[in-house]
Parts: sequence; structure tokens; C-alpha cells
Amino acid sequence: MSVLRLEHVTKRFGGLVAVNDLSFEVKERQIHALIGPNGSGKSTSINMINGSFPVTSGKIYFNDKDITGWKMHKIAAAGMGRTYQNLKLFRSMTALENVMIGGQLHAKMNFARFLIDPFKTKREEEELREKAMEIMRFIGIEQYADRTVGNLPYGRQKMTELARTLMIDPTLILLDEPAAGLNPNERAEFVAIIKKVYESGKDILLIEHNMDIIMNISHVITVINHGAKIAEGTPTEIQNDPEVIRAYLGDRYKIGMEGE
Ligand SMILES: Nc1ncnc2c1ncn2[C@@H]1O[C@H](COP(=O)(O)OP(=O)(O)OP(=O)(O)O)[C@@H](O)[C@H]1O
Repeated sequence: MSVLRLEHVTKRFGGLVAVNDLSFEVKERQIHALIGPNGSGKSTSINMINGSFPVTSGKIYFNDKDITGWKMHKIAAAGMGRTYQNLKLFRSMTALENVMIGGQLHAKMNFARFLIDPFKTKREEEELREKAMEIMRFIGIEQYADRTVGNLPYGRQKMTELARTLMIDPTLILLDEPAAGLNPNERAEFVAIIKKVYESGKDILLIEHNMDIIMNISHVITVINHGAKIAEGTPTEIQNDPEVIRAYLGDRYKIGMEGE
């Protein structure tokens, strides 16, 4: 089954074509990576996929259903989660509260209402707390539950954001540069968590610049340049594709060395 399918998707910002007639498919039980140089249209693609930006033209299908034009909360409710390149956490709240919000947003996607009246009932709050703790244990960050999230190391903050995404029980997770800003230890931890999340049954679409990570965990890689697809294949195929090497990988990437 097709988990996610883009058909001839284009995004224009005024005169700029950020994504140009892009088609690709994420299949079931895959970690699929979307890579390309800075400004090639990766984040714009993810923003269209999860409904943050409308497409200019083209179609997007999620589990074979046409979701083109759907609002973000409706797409999330259908089972698509995402993390952001720049964390979107409430820095002064605890890690646990931030994760719990993920469950609230599933229903409402309304930050303002959440801040005024966080939980409808004590029971609802208890259920969300239990679920959030369970997910934090799964990710391995339960010991930070009561810590103010803004004071946690950056890697723990990123894990908190991922935990929050899991509160909506997504079947597909979009990860926008999960390793950016992490030190090597944190990166290794995060890779292990991504694999664990994948093994728990979730499909994953990943944007990432770190080539070691991409080559290590992806089943399929789509490469874009100037918003258009230039190659697609397995990590081995992509590493040996002359156009990808010319446009993106250059000499920077040697197997077994740090990506950037
Ligand atoms: N909201 C916007 N308004 C106008 N132009 C935009 C907007 N968002 C992105 N762009 C432009 O669209 C192009 C693609 O940007 P995008 O952020 O999708 O690239 P990217 O591949 O994610 O880059 P990076 O790897 O640096 O994150 C760039 O030229 C960018 O300046």
C-alpha cells in the first residue's frame, strides 16, 4: 500500500518556484529520506504534506486518500505526525506537560484554548498524563518528565518533541532535520530512537543533512535540487549516482565518515 504519494506537486512563492512538479511515494514499512542542498525545497515539501502550506498545484495522497487542501489538524488526526527543524516547545513548561499537549492538540489544535483551560476534566488529564509517561518511557526520557523543558540539553528537547508527536498515534511521522544541532552522542541516541519508533510500526519520512544517518537508516532516498527530483533509490544507488554527487554529495561524503 502507498502510505504517502505526491503527484506533480508544485509550490510557488510569488515568482519563486520552491517545489517543482515533485512526485514520489513512501511505501509501507519504510524509512524514506528526502535530501538535497540548502534551499532545494525539502521543508516546503514537508509543509505541504502536513498541511502547513497549501500546494500551488498537484495532489497529495495519504493512505491512498486525497488530502490535498486539508487543514493541518485534520491531517494530524488522520495519523500524520511531524517534528520541526526549529523546536516548537513551550520552554517554560515541563517536558511532561509538553508531551501531554500533543494529545490535546490532536483534539483541538488550539494553543490559546489550551493555555486558558488546559484539560477538560481531571480524568482526561490523568489519561493524557499516563499516555505521555508511557511514551516518554518508550523514548527513554521519563527521568526528565518534571524538568522545565527549556533547561534541558538540546538533544533531550528534540526527544521531547518526538514524544509529543507520538501522542497522536501517528502511522506516518515526518522528521525535519532530527539530527541538526545534536552532538555525536545525542545523534547516535536519536538514530537508535528513530529505529525503535520505526520498529514499533510507524513509517517515517525524514529530511536530514547528515549523510551518515541518511545512509545508515534509510530504505529509500529521494534527492531534490531546485525543487525537482533528480534521483531516487537505495543508499548505495544514491551514493553512486553521478548527478547526485555533482549536485549535492560532491566529495564531502565518504562512507564511514561524519556527514558534514
Ligand atoms: N514562506 C516562504 N516564502 C517565500 N519563500 C520561501 C518560503 N519558504 C521557503 N521559501 C523559499 O523556497 C525555497 C526552498 O526552501 P526550503 O526551506 O523548502 O528549502 P530546504 O531544502 O528545506 O532548505 P534547508 O536545507 O536550508 O532547510 C528557498 O528558496 C526558500 O527561500
